[in-house]
Amino acid sequence: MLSVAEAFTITQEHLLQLPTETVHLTEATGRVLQESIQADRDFPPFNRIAMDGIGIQFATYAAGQRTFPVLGRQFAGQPQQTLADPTACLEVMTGAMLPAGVDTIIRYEDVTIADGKATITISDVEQGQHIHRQSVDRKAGDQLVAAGSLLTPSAIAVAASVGQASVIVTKQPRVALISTGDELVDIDEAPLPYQIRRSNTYMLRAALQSLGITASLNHIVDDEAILETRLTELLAENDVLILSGGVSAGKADFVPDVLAKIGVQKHFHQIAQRPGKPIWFGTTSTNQTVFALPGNPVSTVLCAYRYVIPYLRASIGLPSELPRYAQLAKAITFKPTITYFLPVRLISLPAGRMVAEPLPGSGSADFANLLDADGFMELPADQSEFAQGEAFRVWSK
Ligand SMILES: Nc1nc2c(c(=O)[nH]1)N[C@H]1C(S)=C(S)[C@@H](COP(=O)(O)OP(=O)(O)OC[C@H]3O[C@@H](n4cnc5c(N)ncnc54)[C@H](O)[C@@H]3O)O[C@H]1N2
Ligand code: MOO
Ligand SMILES: [Mg+2]
Repeated sequence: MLSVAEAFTITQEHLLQLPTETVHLTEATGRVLQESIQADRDFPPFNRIAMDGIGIQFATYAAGQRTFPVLGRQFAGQPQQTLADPTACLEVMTGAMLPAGVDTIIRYEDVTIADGKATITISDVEQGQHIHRQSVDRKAGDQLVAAGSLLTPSAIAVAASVGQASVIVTKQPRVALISTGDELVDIDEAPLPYQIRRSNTYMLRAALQSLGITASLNHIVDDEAILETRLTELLAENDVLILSGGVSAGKADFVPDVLAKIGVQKHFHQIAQRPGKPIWFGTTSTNQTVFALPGNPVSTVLCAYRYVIPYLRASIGLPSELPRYAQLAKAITFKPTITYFLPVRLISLPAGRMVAEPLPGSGSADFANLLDADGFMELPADQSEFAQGEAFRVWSK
């Protein structure tokens, strides 16, 4: 059976090829930029006052003068003024242009102003202080944000400042979430004694929201013909189908056969892991992807964290998340030679260590157990005794 690493590699070898689209900057947060953003002007575009106070000519101060008649005020948003008399000063405001004839700013806190005169009360004035010089940050024409960058709030600020009202970004994939199973009713329905409410597709929808992807919610009963019709329809309208349930050995587990029948090429079915062993993955000749996840809710969560979300992140062009490791807070034994994804609660110790408290729960249907967990620790297949203090990778959303 395929190992976790092999299966992961196969998924990453079949990423979506997504087109680009133009979106307004207010809708672009968290998207991946597909053009380069240049500085249209210098940063800052003029010598900019950095502190509210007075502006003087340093030579006058250096010659010993400490009291300066105030000739006027230079506000932000006004054209540049001129200090006509080098022995006088102008009051200047943060964000204003540096007046001609001024080369040094003294903060209001460091002067007293009375009878139209400002007297400097500090002794360590430096020439050029509190001036944010034109172009020191970036020059006109410089690349500010490279194609392929994530549009963080800071990148949005830079794009706004150069007048980029809209940006070209990777188009989000169209994703359909599909629960399968006759036992499932929707969340606003009262289940009969042999039914349960569906939760997996709601979990998946919530998890995908963190990538800015809004996925549709769908349900299909355990009927081969209906499954075939509905999956064909959903495939025509989506880039990715994520199914839950119907992939194991039961007599109503029709999903793998139906997917093959409608032309989805299988890349794997089953991974040597617990939970989530019966996961199925395939693609179409028209660059669509199908993840069919095992129905047990803990399996669905694990498969989402370990395969589906990294797949979608990479397809959108987001950098993969930095690996996180933690040390087992207590020893664990797991005999089968498959990877065990152990639910854990993470505790960050003052010494800078991250420890993982095992929360095995009562199996892959015990999804209430995940309320207390921060993620899954990946315990390798070739080991069966895991000592307290041993470090392993942890997967979470
Ligand atoms: N003979 C075998 N039986 C099973 C095997 C096996 O290898 N041999 N594998 C087990 C494992 S591991 C898992 S995981 C499950 C996978 O089952 P399916 O993917 O076929 O899913 P279903 O049979 O449809 O349902 C399983 C379980 O999950 C509940 N479920 C399904 N969908 C939802 C949903 N949207 N929300 C909440 N709960 C859901 C469903 O009611 C079942 O209880 O198979 C084992 N069996
Ligand atoms: O894949 Mo199953 O999750 O072990 O119940
Ligand atoms: Mg089943």
